Amino acid sequence: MAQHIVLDRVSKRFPPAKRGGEEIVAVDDVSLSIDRGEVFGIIGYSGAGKSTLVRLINQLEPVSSGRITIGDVPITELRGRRLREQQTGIGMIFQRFNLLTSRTVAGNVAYPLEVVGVERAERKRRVAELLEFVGLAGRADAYPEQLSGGQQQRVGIARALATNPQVLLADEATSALDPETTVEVLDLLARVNRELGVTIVVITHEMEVITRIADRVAVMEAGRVVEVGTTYDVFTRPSTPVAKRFVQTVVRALPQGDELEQLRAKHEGRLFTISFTDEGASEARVFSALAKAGIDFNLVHGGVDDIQGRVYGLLTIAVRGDADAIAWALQRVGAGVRVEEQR
Ligand SMILES: Nc1ncnc2c1ncn2[C@@H]1O[C@H](COP(=O)(O)OP(=O)(O)OP(=O)(O)O)[C@@H](O)[C@H]1O
Repeated sequence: MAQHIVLDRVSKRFPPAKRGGEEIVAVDDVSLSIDRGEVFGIIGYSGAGKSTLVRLINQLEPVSSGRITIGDVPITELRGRRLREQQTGIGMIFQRFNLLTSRTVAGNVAYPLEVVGVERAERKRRVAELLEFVGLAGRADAYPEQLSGGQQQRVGIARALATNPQVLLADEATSALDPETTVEVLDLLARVNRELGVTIVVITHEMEVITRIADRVAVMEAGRVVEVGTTYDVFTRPSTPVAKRFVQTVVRALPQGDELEQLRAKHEGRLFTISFTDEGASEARVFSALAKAGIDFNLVHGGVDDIQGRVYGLLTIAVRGDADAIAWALQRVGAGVRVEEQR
């Protein structure tokens, strides 16, 4: 895939909060390449620099150093009218929706079109088309406060798409929504990506958002990108401590501490964790291979997760047998199977 958004050694420093204090390095020497048409996730704890990073991408904030190009346009070099023209090609949606409360749904979606001088009839046509796309055709004359959170975010998405952007930036766009509404909004974003070919950058602290829609993910810590990869790779094989902590909140973790002790007390034999990716393996194949090899086991912990529609299993079993026997039994199940004893 072709590169779409390229960050080359980008930093953003803010002056110290008080005189004589330390400068704040919100984004620290970040280089990243986001492909055209992908959904790219950025995760990290509060203060890691995620919001600042997206605000640099659309140049709501100037960079302190480094360079950002979008398509072949060096957006960090532009000023004035040329910058504003490029900014209309980048839509943005927010956690708090940021709708204009005094305008109707249609008025909100029309707003960016008015700003760029699209004439009235064309505006009407475009607004109708956008509201249809986000499933709010019947609510054109409602005011934001009359809508649910999910509906308001759909208006936000329609407004962000009004000027036909190639890029959509979503800053915690589902964080104020309940789980069910989150799924609806994520499905809409996935459609925006698939049907309109828009490159989407999502910042979130909700891992489900990433496993559901992001093709790739970057992990930020203290202004730096410490890990980047396909969502599946990062979630099944996180390499940094911070990525491991995030991943554990959604992908089944190994039993640890008290939980492990309880399992040990409750079950006879030794505990082994079998992990597998979708390279030919499945829970059923693992179980049947163990049974065929005559290994007497109990599943005591774990299960199978779905990451971007792909399977990831982490099964802890209690067995009377040894690691070699288990590894031997499982060796033909698939390339992605690993066995580890929980000591
Ligand atoms: N305009 C600003 N002036 C001074 N410091 C700022 C400014 N914007 C952000 N920062 C600081 O930069 C760092 C990164 O903040 P940022 O909001 O980008 O992080 P984040 O990962 O998006 O966190 P959150 O999810 O809480 O928004 C923080 O230390 C923050 O206080």
